[in-house]
Amino acid sequence: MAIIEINDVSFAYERDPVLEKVSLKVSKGDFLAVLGPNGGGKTTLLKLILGLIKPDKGSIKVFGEKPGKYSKNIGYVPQYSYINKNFPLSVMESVLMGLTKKKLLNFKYTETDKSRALETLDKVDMSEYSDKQIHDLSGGQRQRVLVARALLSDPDLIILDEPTSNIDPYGKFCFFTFLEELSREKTIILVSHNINVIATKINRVACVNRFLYYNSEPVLTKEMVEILYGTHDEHVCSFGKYFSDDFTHMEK
Ligand SMILES: Nc1ncnc2c1ncn2[C@@H]1O[C@H](COP(=O)(O)OP(=O)(O)OP(=O)(O)O)[C@@H](O)[C@H]1O
Repeated sequence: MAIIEINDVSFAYERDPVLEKVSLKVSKGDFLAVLGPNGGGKTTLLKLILGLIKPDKGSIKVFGEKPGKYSKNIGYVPQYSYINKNFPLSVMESVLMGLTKKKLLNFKYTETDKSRALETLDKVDMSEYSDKQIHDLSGGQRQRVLVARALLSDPDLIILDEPTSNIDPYGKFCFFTFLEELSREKTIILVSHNINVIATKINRVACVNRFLYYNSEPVLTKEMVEILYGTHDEHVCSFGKYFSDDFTHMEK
């Protein structure tokens, strides 16, 4: 079953196209890595899928409907840097915010809400931290809490935007192992400019750099490697085109 169907989509914020002729199909059970250089259009693609912006051309269906209609069925995990570390918020409160309809400040969460939140924290191995302040956690632990928040409404699709950008190598390893387990029950889109995610058990890969290149196998195509290492003609870096010879100083 197709969870996301993007057909021939183009989008520009102003005059220059950010995405052009993009087509992508994400099926139930996929664990898709979306890679690409800075400014390549990854976040823009996410915004289109979430229905926050509309394509200039082409069509997008999410769960067979217009993007946004089934947003409750999507768990979105932002980069952890978006958390205000100075704001007093416990782990439990942070997870409860995942009950999308219950975000009003004066809303009282029920005991059922709280026990569901605790169960969800348990899934990410964080239940013993429920009373701790979010700013007292390590980067990897905080990331797990954000995943718990996204999982609380039991969505079918989880979208993670650069989830490990501030996590150390061991924390990354643990987090990716956790995602591999999660991918057995959820459809996952993992957005990153770190090509190391290819080493995890993803089963599809896409590379976005204005155009979208897709591989139904979990390996980078030659075209993707050229884009990710900045040697491709279509590279949208504003400093101009790179040539592989520029990298001759790098250790072989
Ligand atoms: N709201 C906006 N208004 C105008 N231009 C924008 C806006 N948001 C993004 N852009 C531009 O669109 C292009 C793609 O941005 P986008 O954030 O989608 O890239 P990205 O692949 O997610 O990059 P990064 O890896 O750096 O997060 C960039 O050139 C960016 O400057």
